[in-house]
Amino acid sequence: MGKGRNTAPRDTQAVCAERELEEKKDAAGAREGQRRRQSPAERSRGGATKSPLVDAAKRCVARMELWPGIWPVLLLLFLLLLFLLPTLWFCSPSAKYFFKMAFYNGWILFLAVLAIPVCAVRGRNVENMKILRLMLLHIKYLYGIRVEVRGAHHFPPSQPYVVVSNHQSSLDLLGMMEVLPGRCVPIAKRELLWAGSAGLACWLAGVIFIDRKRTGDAISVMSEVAQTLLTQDVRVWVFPEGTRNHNGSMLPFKRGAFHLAVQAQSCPPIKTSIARRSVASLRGDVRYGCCPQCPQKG
Ligand SMILES: CCCCCCCCCCCCCCCC(=O)SCCNC(=O)CCNC(=O)[C@H](O)C(C)(C)COP(=O)(O)OP(=O)(O)OC[C@H]1O[C@@H](n2cnc3c(N)ncnc32)[C@H](O)[C@@H]1OP(=O)(O)O
Ligand SMILES: CCCCCCCC/C=C\CCCCCCCC(=O)OC[C@@H](O)COP(=O)(O)O
Repeated sequence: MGKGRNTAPRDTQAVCAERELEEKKDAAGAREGQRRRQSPAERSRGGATKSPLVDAAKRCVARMELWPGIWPVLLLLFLLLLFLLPTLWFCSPSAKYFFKMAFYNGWILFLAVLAIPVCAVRGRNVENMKILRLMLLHIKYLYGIRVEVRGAHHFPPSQPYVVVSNHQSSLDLLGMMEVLPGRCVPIAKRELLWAGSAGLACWLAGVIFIDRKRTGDAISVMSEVAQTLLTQDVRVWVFPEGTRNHNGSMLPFKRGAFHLAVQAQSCPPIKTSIARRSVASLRGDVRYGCCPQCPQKG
């Protein structure tokens, strides 16, 4: 056999070689045709894909391959953060406060996302405040805040009244949730309505929004609230200082809460105070003192 191949005439060998060459050319042509029909991402992976999502992911990866330098930079940034955050946490009290507040707000926004569908079943309803209250109660454990409530029995279970309390920080919300009587809604600044999911959750829970810059509008909203207090089994929580005051003292009271109490033939029954250090470092004790309701009518 071997001998036969070696002794084959020259022209037969040339024909065979020519055929082989042609076959190779055809195969290469076919492969090139198939390659041209494929997308660039498919080409880079060397295979056809079934879903546009996979194609998009592949394109994305292909783009990243164009910037090979980005990975070390990202890794460096990540390591820097990993070092910087704990350093700031342990060395700078104000950074620690900032992180805690950021988490507090972020966590509330997240909880609100969970609360919204549950509250939406009832629509806008003061009963939804119970749901928000339940969902917020655990936050004090996250921050190691001990809440001590005294005199909560002074809250009548079912009559209209206005609760007034001092306001040092947005953390007052935690204390409020501890003592909030049934069917009681806070009066809040209108801006809170636009605080994403938290605003929507507040709206669903019947929080009353007032525009502090428009006294006339705020007064008319509060007059409506007074009518509601007279006709329905609800109560209202007002921060009479009208804004937060971090320095431990009290600001002069705005008059709305007291007009409201007079219009609804009720009187403010509660005084609350929050230990100052709990505001400064986001830990410590929160003490609520609930005072008896004023006996006389307006
Ligand atoms: C699981 C997911 C959770 C998600 C998340 C949940 C969070 C669920 C809890 C949210 C909790 C939020 C908590 C927010 C806490 C705040 O947003 S605090 C800020 C909002 N609150 C307030 O502003 C307090 C109420 N403000 C007032 O009452 C103010 O009096 C007003 C009505 C805004 C007006 O303020 P002002 O114009 O600056 O000043 P003021 O001197 O009080 O009044 C001006 C005049 O109007 C008269 N007036 C005032 N009110 C009345 C009235 N009702 N009738 C007749 N005359 C009146 C006054 O007598 C005064 O007249 P004069 O006596 O001088 O003649
Ligand atoms: C898509 C939009 C995203 C918006 C993100 C907004 C970030 C807000 C984040 C979380 C909201 C947490 C709700 C906490 C409620 C506490 C209410 C509070 O304490 O408000 C302060 C108000 O009493 C007095 O305000 P000022 O002292 O006058 O100022």
